[in-house]
Amino acid sequence: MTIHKQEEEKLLEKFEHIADQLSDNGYAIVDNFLDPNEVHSLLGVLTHHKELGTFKKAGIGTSNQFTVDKQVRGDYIRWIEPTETLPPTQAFLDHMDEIMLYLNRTCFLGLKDYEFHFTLYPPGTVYQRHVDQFKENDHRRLSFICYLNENWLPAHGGELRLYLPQPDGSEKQVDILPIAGRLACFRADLIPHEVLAATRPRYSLTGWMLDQLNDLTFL
Ligand SMILES: O=C(O)CCC(=O)C(=O)O
Ligand SMILES: [Fe+2]
Repeated sequence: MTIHKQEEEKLLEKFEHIADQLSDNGYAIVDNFLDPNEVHSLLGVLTHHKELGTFKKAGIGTSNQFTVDKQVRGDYIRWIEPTETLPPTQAFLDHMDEIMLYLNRTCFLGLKDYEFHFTLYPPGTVYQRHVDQFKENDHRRLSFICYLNENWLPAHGGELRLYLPQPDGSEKQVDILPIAGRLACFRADLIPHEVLAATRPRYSLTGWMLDQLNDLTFL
């Protein structure tokens, strides 16, 4: 088998894993979703945006109900403009295109577009328990978070905590460390979650697969 073919098969395995886990459990975790080189170059882009001062304090809600509350959400974000991406960001978006097509073929989710931002949580900041789908705009179907934290240890904290609804009405907690290359993906309408405080700055790419074209979501 050629190296190219082997890589394609590995990618397909990852996609299958995401589709199976999503339909069985409503969430999927994939380690080494990004390889160390991809993580490193995306971190370079993140640092570049940070140095240009284009990260903004994240708010809560859609544009017409936008509030900034440090207690609820302490992260800073930089939205990706698909028309002006640097090569590592474009490679990442190409990956997302492939996953979107795959999930539409296998899970019939009717995904049409996505939106992503670079994210930075300063040490000690959190994002309190929430669901990602907005009440007044329900086009976010799946949440995707790719972590960019090299040499992250359990002692650094910063877990993503999912609250999984159980058939008996209770909730099961799952804690996910934000280690480099890991992808966390879950149903944006169903799964409450929170980000716990970390002792180090916590970096990621965060985004959503939408069932409508992004520039139409103001409708
Ligand atoms: O960074 C994470 O682990 C989750 C982020 C999140 O919940 C969000 O941005 O809506
Ligand atoms: Fe969230």
